[in-house]
Amino acid sequence: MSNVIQLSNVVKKYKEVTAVNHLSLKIKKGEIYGLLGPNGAGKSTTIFMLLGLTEPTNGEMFVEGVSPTVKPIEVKKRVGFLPDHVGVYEDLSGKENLTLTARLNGFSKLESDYKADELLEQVGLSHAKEKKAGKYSRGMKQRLGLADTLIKDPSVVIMDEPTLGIDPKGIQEFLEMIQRLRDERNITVLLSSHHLHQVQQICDRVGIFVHGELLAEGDIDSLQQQLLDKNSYQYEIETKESADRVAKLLTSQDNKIQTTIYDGKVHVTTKKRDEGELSKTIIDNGFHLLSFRKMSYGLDDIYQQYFQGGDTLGSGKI
Ligand SMILES: Nc1ncnc2c1ncn2[C@@H]1O[C@H](COP(=O)(O)OP(=O)(O)OP(=O)(O)O)[C@@H](O)[C@H]1O
Repeated sequence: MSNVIQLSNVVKKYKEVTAVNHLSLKIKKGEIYGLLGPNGAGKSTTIFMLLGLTEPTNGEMFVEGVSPTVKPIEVKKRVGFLPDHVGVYEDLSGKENLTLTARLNGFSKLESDYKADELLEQVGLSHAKEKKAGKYSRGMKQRLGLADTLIKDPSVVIMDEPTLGIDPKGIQEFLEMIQRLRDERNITVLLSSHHLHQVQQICDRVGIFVHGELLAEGDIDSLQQQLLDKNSYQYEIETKESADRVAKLLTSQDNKIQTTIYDGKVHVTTKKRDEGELSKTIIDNGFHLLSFRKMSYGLDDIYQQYFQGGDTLGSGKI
């Protein structure tokens, strides 16, 4: 698969603030890529550079082989952009909003009418197409906004926090729609968000972006592996006796072992893979082992680790 979006060593400085720091990124055709980061991480700045709205201080970037810095108009023809709050003409109906955009993009009256109906159907707004957009809910407005960006048949859609302010049901519908549109149209999607659960749900790959730097990247499994490589092996141990006593025993045997107590169980972080040795120590010291499990993690744990700089992963899934 070819890279539709490519950034090499991109730096963006605003006077003394480095908003993006040596960012390199490759996004393949048909991928949904999530740029996950807290406020101020540099997500919007990255998106604005990709749209040709601001220039990088250093480095280069391409969208379908075209540099937004050199040919911003060319890039705008291929890329649809959905901001966190879409501006719609409140006094026009959903359909009138779309036909207007289509007409402005050079489509005939007949084509505009057809396109508007087709897209309203695809984003699930056919039932409300004659209703004034001002009366739409936040979720409906975002869906209308997405239909609007699709009028020019972009090959890439960039979304900046597209679900802000939408209710949970609306978010779910919106995310499913993004996935469906990608499947149907094979578009490439770059989605920025600080909502890890949303990102986890629909993105093929996730980049964890903090202070302008990409700290880790991959699908959920490989992100998890990167963390575990760093933190070694983690186990959850439950005994009939108090977790505290087991924790004390294990750390007295090996001072490199770290333990935390969570929900009455001991979570052990160790540099070596040694299920056998650990359980033997516990049993040999007279404890009754009820369960012994290797832990694995979801994106929420990974996010906590990177964003909050936690030393241990306290709430790993098993
Ligand atoms: N025009 C600007 N002038 C000066 N500093 C800016 C400008 N735009 C952004 N910044 C700074 O660059 C950094 C990255 O901001 P950016 O808006 O890209 O982050 P973000 O991840 O999109 O966060 P948010 O979700 O809050 O928008 C921040 O420290 C911000 O204050």
